[in-house]
Amino acid sequence: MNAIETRSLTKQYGGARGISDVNLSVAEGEVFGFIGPNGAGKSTTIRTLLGLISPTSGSAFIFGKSCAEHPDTRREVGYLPSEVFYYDRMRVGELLQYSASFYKKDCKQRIAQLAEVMDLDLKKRIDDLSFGNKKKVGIVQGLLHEPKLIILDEPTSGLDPLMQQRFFELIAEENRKGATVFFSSHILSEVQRLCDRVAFIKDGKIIKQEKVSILQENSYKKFALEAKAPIGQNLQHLEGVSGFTAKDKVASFMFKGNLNAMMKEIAGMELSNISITEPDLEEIFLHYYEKEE
Ligand SMILES: Nc1ncnc2c1ncn2[C@@H]1O[C@H](COP(=O)(O)OP(=O)(O)OP(=O)(O)O)[C@@H](O)[C@H]1O
Repeated sequence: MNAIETRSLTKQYGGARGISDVNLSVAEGEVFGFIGPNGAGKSTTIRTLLGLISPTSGSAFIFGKSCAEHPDTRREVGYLPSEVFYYDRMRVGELLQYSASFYKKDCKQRIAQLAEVMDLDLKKRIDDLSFGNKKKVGIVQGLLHEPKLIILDEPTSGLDPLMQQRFFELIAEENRKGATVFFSSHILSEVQRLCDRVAFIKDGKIIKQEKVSILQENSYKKFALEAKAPIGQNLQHLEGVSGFTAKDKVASFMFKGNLNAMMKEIAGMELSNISITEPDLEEIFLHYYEKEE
């Protein structure tokens, strides 16, 4: 059974596009990245999964149950929204106990553990907390009931690098214990670090789904050349070359295709330097987006 499945999921806000025909399936135990620029439709997809909004058409399932028909499935889900709002007068501990009461489970020990890992003072009033500390409250709130599915919407904004690291370790540990993770972000490096698979969304549509390892291995290599004489445009016309830029004796481009053909071409040049590197997800992502423009 998949932890998440959407079939032709579509949401229109009045006449305006939210998401269109989104098909996703996330296996139990997977860490799945959901990547797209602002306004692409990430939050809309998540809010539909949580049953917070109804789709215009199509359907969404969590652990095989329809999100629209079984709102109680929410109990299996830990959700960290991109922005958190609280009743400011409450103390952190009180708020978290109040959240825990929703799950009819004793979460005291778990709250204490999570607060320690995230370095969060349970005695403080919410309105005395910084943005980053409020975010930590959201993290503890999302994880306190040991959910089987963790849905994260831009989870690290506002956290300093040390806290981001702790947060990633926490999520990786939950995943090792069996939780499925759905991780929405526009920061590619963090998705690359944590996720098994990734879906790219643009203008409300999924444009690509791929294993992170395959994206990195089977995809484009990044070439940077420095020659002893000015580099012409010949390489640009080879099959598989994209993003070619050449200025005097220096050239760079992305390449996907027959590496031997490329090396033969380069062998004819008098080089002073060469580097062939794996592009990071950011570059791969930009490439997909360029192609779709
Ligand atoms: N309540 C709403 N009413 C009208 N349009 C909306 C509403 N919520 C979202 N939209 C529109 O739906 C589209 C998708 O927005 P959504 O918030 O899902 O994107 P996102 O990928 O989460 O972006 P961000 O990273 O900025 O949060 C956008 O064009 C947005 O303007």
